[in-house]
Amino acid sequence: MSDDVLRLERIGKIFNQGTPLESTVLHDIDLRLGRGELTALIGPSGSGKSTLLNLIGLLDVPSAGELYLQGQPTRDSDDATRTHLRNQALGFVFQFHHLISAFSVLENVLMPLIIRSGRPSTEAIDLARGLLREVGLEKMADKKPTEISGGQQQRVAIARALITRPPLLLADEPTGNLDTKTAESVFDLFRRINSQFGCSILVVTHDPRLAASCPRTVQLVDGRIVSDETGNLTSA
Ligand SMILES: Nc1ncnc2c1ncn2[C@@H]1O[C@H](COP(=O)(O)OP(=O)(O)OP(=O)(O)O)[C@@H](O)[C@H]1O
Repeated sequence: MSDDVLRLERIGKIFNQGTPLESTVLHDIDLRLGRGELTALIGPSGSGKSTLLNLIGLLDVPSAGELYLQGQPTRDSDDATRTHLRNQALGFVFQFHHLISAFSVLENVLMPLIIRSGRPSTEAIDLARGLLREVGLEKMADKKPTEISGGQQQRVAIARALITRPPLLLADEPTGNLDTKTAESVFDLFRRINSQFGCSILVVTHDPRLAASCPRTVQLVDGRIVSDETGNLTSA
């Protein structure tokens, strides 16, 4: 049994199949992500990055190929199985982090556990506080999202994504609306989380500098992987 957290085999995605608007957006994608890997996914606008991330996040179904999450094939699984796998194996961080403004920072971090099992346990609250400490926001626990900066909000979203201890964290343009310095600090946080928690992270970014700071970079062009490089750490 392999130690890959994710394995894609000849994944294809066709939108509007069988209609005059049919378009093939992903072709024969083969990709493996090992446990604890930090990988940047880059490529021009329209190259298929979000489409691929949606498939990996089990938010959409491939038109061809098979996608294994934690060794489990997913293509033909039913909705309940996909939801269970998604909740158990994946964490999500998006550019727009959708924090709930009526709730405190701490409550937002706890939200995935509240949705899963209702009122959070003392252990869950301790875990959330610990994660807020990790992302440098221990003192902000009782504030509302509107009372903290954009970079801090993104850190809350990262803590929220980690509360279920997912083996794979998916991030789609998580620094897209942040200034350069804040974006770098969010990437620093990904690197630290990656080494500390050992979760695999796949992050879509348009920023080549940020991508170059990841140990592995996969590049998509026109729906195909055109390069997959490891060990490309720069001192930038
Ligand atoms: N639901 C859909 N129906 C039809 N075409 C789609 C759909 N979603 C995406 N596409 C098309 O698929 C292609 C890839 O889009 P995608 O959003 O995956 O690219 P991207 O690399 O994430 O781009 P960006 O960097 O601009 O976000 C585009 O041509 C897009 O128009």
